[in-house]
Amino acid sequence: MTDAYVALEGERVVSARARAPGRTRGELVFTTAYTGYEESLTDPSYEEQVLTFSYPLIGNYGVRSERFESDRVHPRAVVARELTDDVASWLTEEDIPAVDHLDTRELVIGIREEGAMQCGVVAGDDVTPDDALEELAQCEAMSDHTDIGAQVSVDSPVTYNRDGEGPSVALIDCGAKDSIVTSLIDRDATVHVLPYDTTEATIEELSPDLLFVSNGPGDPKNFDAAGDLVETYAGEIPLAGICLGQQVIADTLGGDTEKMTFGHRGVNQPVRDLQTGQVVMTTQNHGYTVSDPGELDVTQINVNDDTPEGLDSDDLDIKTRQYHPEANPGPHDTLDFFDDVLGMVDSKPTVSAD
Ligand SMILES: NC(=O)CC[C@H](N)C(=O)O
Repeated sequence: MTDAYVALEGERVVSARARAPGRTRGELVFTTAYTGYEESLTDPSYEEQVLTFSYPLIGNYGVRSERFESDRVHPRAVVARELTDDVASWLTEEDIPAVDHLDTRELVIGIREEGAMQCGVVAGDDVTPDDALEELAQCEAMSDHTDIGAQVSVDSPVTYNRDGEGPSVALIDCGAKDSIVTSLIDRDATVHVLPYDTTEATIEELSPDLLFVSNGPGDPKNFDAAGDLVETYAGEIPLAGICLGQQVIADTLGGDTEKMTFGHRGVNQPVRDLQTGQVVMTTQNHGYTVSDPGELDVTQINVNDDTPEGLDSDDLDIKTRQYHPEANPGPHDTLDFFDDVLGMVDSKPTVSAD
């Protein structure tokens, strides 16, 4: 058995068992999701973070690539009470350090009380507590990853379902999960997945029916190019956003965002629709929240802490969600969001060709 150490802010070091070797650092966060570890670990929103699972056993139904949400693992390291051999081998192949056999209850309570924090993780034959502290010393604050979009976005445009009968969607890829693309294709939309720093020239050329800002990692204030598109096209083209997308749209249209203490990460976050009173269970993964909705109306809130979960503007044709309506992992209660956003296009009067 090889050694592992996790160094936390305040120079505290916790010992663990190495399950995949390496040395790294990142923002320590936790998810309460008890299933869907393949989807979570391949969600680009976790870039530059170290993901702790509060559920004690991770990997009990194997690892299958058809459940992946992107082509690689995004957290910089993985922490759990017990990781199966399947997950440990996968993370070893992916070069992602992983550790287990530590008290994840204590770790999670610490994050809840003190907030998401910087950490260093080392795992392998010859690592020491000092190595973990050295990694911690080099850890940057999340907001200092100013070009994090470049790490997760496509390099050039990719079009799916070009001959689709449905609306054409320009999806600004700030680190989009594959299920967002699939949910749109399933509704026969043509989806143009565009780099996070796409400019107006590309949008003019494509002339899409809907502009959609995806989920993504880090601080929404570091996604200026997406904000510029929102500013230009709000009121001109219907707009949709998921998670980071909601944050960028609110930030741009007179609102603001702020960092939460430990965020929402899990698959049973209750959300209430303010008009119908209905509560749905949602999948979430975010550390920032909209603190001021600006020109948008708050239409849904989190039942646990009242933070905005849905923002809409009927005048500007905008619908955004802080949670992940595409699920994967998690409940399918909110898939109708995709019908609703494509419906914003259908409700527009169409100009007849003859
Ligand atoms: N899933 C996401 O899009 C996350 C958005 C943002 N990075 C946050 O942590 O709040």
